[in-house]
Amino acid sequence: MATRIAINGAAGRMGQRLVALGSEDNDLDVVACFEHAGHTKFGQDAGSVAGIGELGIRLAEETSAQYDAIIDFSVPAGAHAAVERAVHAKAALVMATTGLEEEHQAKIREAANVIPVVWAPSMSTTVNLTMKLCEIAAEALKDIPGGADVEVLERHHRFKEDSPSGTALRFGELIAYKMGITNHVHGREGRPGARPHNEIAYHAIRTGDNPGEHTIIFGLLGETIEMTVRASNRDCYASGALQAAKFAAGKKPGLYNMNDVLGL
Ligand SMILES: NC(=O)c1ccc[n+]([C@@H]2O[C@H](COP(=O)([O-])OP(=O)(O)OC[C@H]3O[C@@H](n4cnc5c(N)ncnc54)[C@H](O)[C@@H]3O)[C@@H](O)[C@H]2O)c1
Ligand SMILES: O=C(O)C1=N[C@H](C(=O)O)CCC1
Repeated sequence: MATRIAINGAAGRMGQRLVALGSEDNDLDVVACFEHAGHTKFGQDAGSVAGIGELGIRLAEETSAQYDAIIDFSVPAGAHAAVERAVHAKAALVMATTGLEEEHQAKIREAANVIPVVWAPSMSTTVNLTMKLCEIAAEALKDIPGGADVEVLERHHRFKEDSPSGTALRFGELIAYKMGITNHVHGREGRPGARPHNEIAYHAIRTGDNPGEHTIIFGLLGETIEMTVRASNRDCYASGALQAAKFAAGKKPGLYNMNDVLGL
């Protein structure tokens, strides 16, 4: 039986790709497309907005349809609404929205006590694999003589509202844990002096229509490792989220990540 999914933020850049790819997946049934009532296309057919032709589902705030999972690619306020919708519907939640305040994050963790939640700043297979590779590098370099300087560069489209990316922050969190680093720095200016060892720095580039690119640098004396992972469109995230919805539907309550979904 197909997994019935609701999409929260369905008219957005990601939401439109979820509508398109979800509609062509025989193992999925898109049954609800939620949007903010103030969106210029609110009330329109979600399929038409996504450019795939009429789906027979309108962009709305409510639905009478039953769904097994709700996928959220919206904004912090929308994520809050998605958590409430998922708990009320006793549906699985796939949380992809980034830039969440601590109160929103706490609400997601609380919801995971009663519903299955897949929560990841990137649903991309290659990004999550690169995170694993960076953890291996961090473990290997944590005590290297002369030290390893870790810098995280991220590059996204001009419309992105949060900075740095949730993915960059997650890369830093994973690496810092492995290397015992406690100081996280965002950009540099003035005369900060020589770079201390106990530091990970983040640099956010916002330019054009870049769908997402991360470079993690391990800088040693005399040699450097750089790992770059880049998306050429948004479908890597959408397909990962749809896979997460299939994984989570029917699971026992708990907090899952993309390593669970991808078997990494
Ligand atoms: N985890 C991942 O793999 C991944 C990948 C891409 C983007 N993202 C994140 O997803 C989020 C959305 O990215 P985007 O580029 O699609 O943004 P977007 O601005 O194009 O889309 C967000 C949509 O959410 C809608 N929205 C706002 N409030 C809402 C509410 N209360 N209920 C329902 N919908 C509401 C907006 O109207 C808009 O259509 C961002 O936080 C981004 O960082 C995550
Ligand atoms: O387009 C965006 O916004 C993206 N945000 C994610 C993040 O903040 O980590 C990564 C994928 C693209």
